Amino acid sequence: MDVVWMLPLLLLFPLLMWTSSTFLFYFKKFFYVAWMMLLALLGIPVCLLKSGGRDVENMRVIRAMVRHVKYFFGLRIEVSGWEHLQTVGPYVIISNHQSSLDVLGMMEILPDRCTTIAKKELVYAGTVGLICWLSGIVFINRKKTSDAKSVMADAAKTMLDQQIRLWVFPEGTRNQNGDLLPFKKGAFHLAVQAQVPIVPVVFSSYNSFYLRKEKQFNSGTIKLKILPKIETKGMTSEDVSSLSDLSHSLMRTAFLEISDSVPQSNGPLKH
Ligand SMILES: CCCCCCCC/C=C\CCCCCCCC(=O)SCCNC(=O)CCNC(=O)[C@H](O)C(C)(C)COP(=O)(O)OP(=O)(O)OC[C@H]1O[C@@H](n2cnc3c(N)ncnc32)[C@H](O)[C@@H]1OP(=O)(O)O
Ligand SMILES: CCCCCCCC/C=C\CCCCCCCC(=O)OC[C@@H](O)COP(=O)(O)O
Repeated sequence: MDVVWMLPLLLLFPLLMWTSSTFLFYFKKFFYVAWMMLLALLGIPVCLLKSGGRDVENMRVIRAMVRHVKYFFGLRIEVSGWEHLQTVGPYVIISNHQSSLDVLGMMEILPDRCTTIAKKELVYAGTVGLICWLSGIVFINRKKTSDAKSVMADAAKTMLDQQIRLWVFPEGTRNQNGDLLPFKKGAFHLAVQAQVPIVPVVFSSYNSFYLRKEKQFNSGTIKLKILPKIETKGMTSEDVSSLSDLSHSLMRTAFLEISDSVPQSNGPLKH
């Protein structure tokens, strides 16, 4: 073929490759949301038949229905530290939060009678919002700290009365900057008020397979590391800051240890 014709083709090829991986990124994300919406639609009547309304036991339905979703995206989930979840009674799980994909890892390890704290906007997410409500998810308004605090104080009582475990994302928002954000205090006040242990859980960085800015969503491995519980018996609100600092440093160490330390899009990992 004429060299003159080769040139535009050579230029077109990377463009096509780029658009196809960008296309795949959006397609996979769209599929993820659509599939979860559909699963929730199917799960809602199951929840209603099983428990007739809002009940933490409905989390079992979500857990069972979400487990296969990882296979669509070629994601492997490797869990370590299972033994640290074998604690009797209520506790607070804290974990880092990178993306809505965290739900896949959560559902791999979610203990019985465990629900989560989420931003109130999630309740409006159609069928997903409804099944979250049915599963006892505690919704907070992050813009009104005083409201959020009183909802969480109620949650501390409910945890003890109904033997419920709560999963909180102490970063308070999604974050994929290759490190952990500073922690908000709510999770630690909650554990101290209820005098229950904290079980830290760390998700490895998704930057090896999922890059939001670069529009990359490939297959990959998520490592989930469950850390030993931290007791809070005898602690008071005075101890909350040091408890938060201790949890942050333990989790940050684990995060850097289990994440591939390839240079990240938002700057290199700080060791
Ligand atoms: C069939 C299948 C279908 C499939 C369907 C799939 C379904 C999926 C199912 C299930 C998975 C669900 C997954 C959901 C994921 C959602 C994740 C999210 O939404 S993450 C965002 C929301 N979560 C948080 O924000 C929590 C963490 N945040 C906190 O705990 C904050 O602390 C908060 C909101 C309570 C307050 O935030 P501040 O921004 O005001 O910051 P601060 O510094 O923490 O607090 C200010 C002062 O108030 C005190 N304070 C905080 N909490 C307190 C408390 N409870 N009592 C007393 N003082 C408290 C603090 O000590 C601080 O005071 P001093 O600076 O220390 O003097
Ligand atoms: C305004 C509507 C809320 C958005 C919901 C979009 C539709 C979700 C439908 C299917 C996705 C599957 C389950 C997702 C559940 C997890 C939701 C989530 O991860 O919320 C993000 C929130 O943690 C942090 O939000 P910001 O980063 O502070 O913003």
